[in-house]
Amino acid sequence: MNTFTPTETHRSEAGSFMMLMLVVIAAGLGVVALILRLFSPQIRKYAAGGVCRSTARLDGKVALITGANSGIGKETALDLASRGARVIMACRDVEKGEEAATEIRARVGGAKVEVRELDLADTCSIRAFAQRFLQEVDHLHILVNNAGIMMCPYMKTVDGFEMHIGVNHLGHFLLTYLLIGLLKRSAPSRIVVVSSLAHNFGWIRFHDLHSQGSYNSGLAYCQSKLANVLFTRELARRLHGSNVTVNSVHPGTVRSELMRHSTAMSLLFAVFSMFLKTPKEGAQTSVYCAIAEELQSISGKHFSDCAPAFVAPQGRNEETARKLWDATSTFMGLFPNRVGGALFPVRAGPTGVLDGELSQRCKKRVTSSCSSIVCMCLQHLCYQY
Ligand SMILES: NC(=O)C1=CN([C@@H]2O[C@H](COP(=O)(O)OP(=O)(O)OC[C@H]3O[C@@H](n4cnc5c(N)ncnc54)[C@H](OP(=O)(O)O)[C@@H]3O)[C@@H](O)[C@H]2O)C=CC1
Ligand SMILES: CC1=C(/C=C/C(C)=C/C=C/C(C)=C/C=O)C(C)(C)CCC1
Repeated sequence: MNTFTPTETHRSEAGSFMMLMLVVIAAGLGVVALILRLFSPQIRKYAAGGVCRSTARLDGKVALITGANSGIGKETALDLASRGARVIMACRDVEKGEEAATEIRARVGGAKVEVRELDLADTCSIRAFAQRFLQEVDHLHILVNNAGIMMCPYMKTVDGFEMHIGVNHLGHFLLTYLLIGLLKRSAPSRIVVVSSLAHNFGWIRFHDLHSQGSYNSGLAYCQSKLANVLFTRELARRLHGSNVTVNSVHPGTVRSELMRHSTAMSLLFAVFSMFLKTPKEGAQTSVYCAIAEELQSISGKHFSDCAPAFVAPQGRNEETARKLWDATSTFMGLFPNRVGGALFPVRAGPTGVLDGELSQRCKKRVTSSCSSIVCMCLQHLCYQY
């Protein structure tokens, strides 16, 4: 005689079904793990992406890399140093920079690497860096605008700019502006701008570039990376005929400290780490754009995996590029020479360092507290729109 009640029968059926499901899931995971293990060399090879095959030596050449104390920047520094270049590692944290330099010296015998302080979130730091650089370094053949910040909570730079656009775009714009004279005097020379595939998802919010109206950390990052692409194209146009080239790069999806501000992204990257590039693999396209012989006269293009890459329509719009250039110049206190069409706005002194009003303000801030550049920028914004 069956002693089970109908409810008990249902419960035992449900229990068996759950057990079966668990076994199926466990078996499925086991199969996936086995496949991943079996094909791990192929997966790793695919994930690694393009490799820079150039054997070019860089003896006697000078390279400057921002954010060179970690990730892609550190590996770029190591690669260029191993080719004989004198590499200046521009880092906001000198201690971290020195640790990275020590590691590079240990890995590359006779590496000529030096660390200098540069905080791209502070225009005064950028000016101080450039001033010293121009006094102490005679040539600059390779500038890699690599430093970047991603998905941080709403933060402002010292000058009051939103952090993503401030560091990733505005800071690098000012640095490039201050060093462009030296790059031209050292020609042939190259500028590499580390952008991202993320530029595809960005658009330039001219009405609220600093996300004061609304803030989304992902979109702010995408906007700044689109700004990198637009800056590259506009600078290439302005540098035409100077023998200084500029190209932008998507390094790939790379295991680095970039995700430090996003727990979700950090977890995703940890779980899928096998599919990501190592920083060394991520540095390949930057190195390629910095040295490849076949790119000698290529400028204004975008690269990924050491090959030309797709640029989103909003990254190809010349009008947006010019408008962004003008807005950036205004934020930096550099007034666009619309008539003459000069490479950069006309306010540079003989060394290329600003000798006008803004640098005076910076000097003041070193001793006291600087009056905000933002007030001036807002004035110009009101004037412009
Ligand atoms: N990792 C990836 O998957 C991708 C990265 N990229 C781009 O590659 C570049 C390098 O990133 P990655 O190596 O991955 O990330 P990391 O976080 O490892 O490196 C970023 C570097 O930028 C520096 N940095 C940040 N803020 C400033 C600042 N205010 N002044 C000076 N330096 C600063 C960091 O210094 P500190 O250590 O002191 O914070 C660090 O050295 C970035 O531009 C990023 O947008 C693009 C696409 C994908
Ligand atoms: C969906 C998905 C992934 C996520 C990719 C992401 C989220 C890439 C982000 C790139 C960034 C942030 C570029 C920076 O500029 C992995 C981890 C590859 C594993 C496979 C599935």
